[in-house]
Amino acid sequence: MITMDTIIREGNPTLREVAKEVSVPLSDEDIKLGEEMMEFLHNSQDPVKAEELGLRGGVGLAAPQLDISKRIIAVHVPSGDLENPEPTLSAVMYNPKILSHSVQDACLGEGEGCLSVDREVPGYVVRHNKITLSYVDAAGVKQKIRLKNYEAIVVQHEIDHLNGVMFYDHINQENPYALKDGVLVIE
Ligand SMILES: OCN(O)CCCc1ccccc1
Ligand code: NI
Repeated sequence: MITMDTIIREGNPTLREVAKEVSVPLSDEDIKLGEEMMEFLHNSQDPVKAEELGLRGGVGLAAPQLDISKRIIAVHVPSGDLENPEPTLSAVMYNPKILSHSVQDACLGEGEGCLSVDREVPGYVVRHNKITLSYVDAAGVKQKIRLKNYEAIVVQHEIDHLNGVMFYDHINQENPYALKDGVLVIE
C-alpha cells in the first residue's frame, strides 16, 4: 500500500528526470501500480483512512513521486458536492499526452502544493485553461478527452511530474502573484 513514506520528496533526482513511456499492452505490474496509485488517492481523501494512515490529501499522483520513472499518473477529483458524490474526473492514465491546448491560461487562486514538497510555495502557477489529452486507460484502451479549469490544472500538474517539472518552476520569482492580462484565476 502507498503511504507518505512511499512518496519521495524534492531533492530526490528522480523528480527531475523525464519518465519513460510504458509499453502497451500494459504489463500486469503497470496495471497493479496504477491500481495502487488510485487506492492512495481514495485513502487520502477518506477522513478516517487519511487520519489512520497519516496521509496528506491528494487529487493526483505521478509514478515518479514513487521513485518509479514511468509515464503513469492517477487523478481523482471529487465533485465536492455531497449530493452528487460522483468525481468530476477519476482515471489512471498511461502515457498521457497533451495534444492541444487553449490560448487562454488559468491558475488556481490559492496556488498549488505537492505531496513531494513539504513546504508552502506561494504564488500563481499559470497553466493552460483547456487541454485535449490522449492516454491509454487501465483497460489498455486509447482515450482522447478534453478537460478545462480545475481538472485541466490537476492533469497538467501530474504530467509536469513526468517531465521533471515542479509546480514552483512556473511561479514568477520577481513577483509570485504577477499575472499577465487575461489569465483566468480559478477560485
Ligand atoms: O503530484 C500530485 N501531488 O503532488 C498532489 C497535489 C496535486 C495538485 C495540487 C494542486 C493543484 C494541482 C494538483
Ligand atoms: Ni505533485
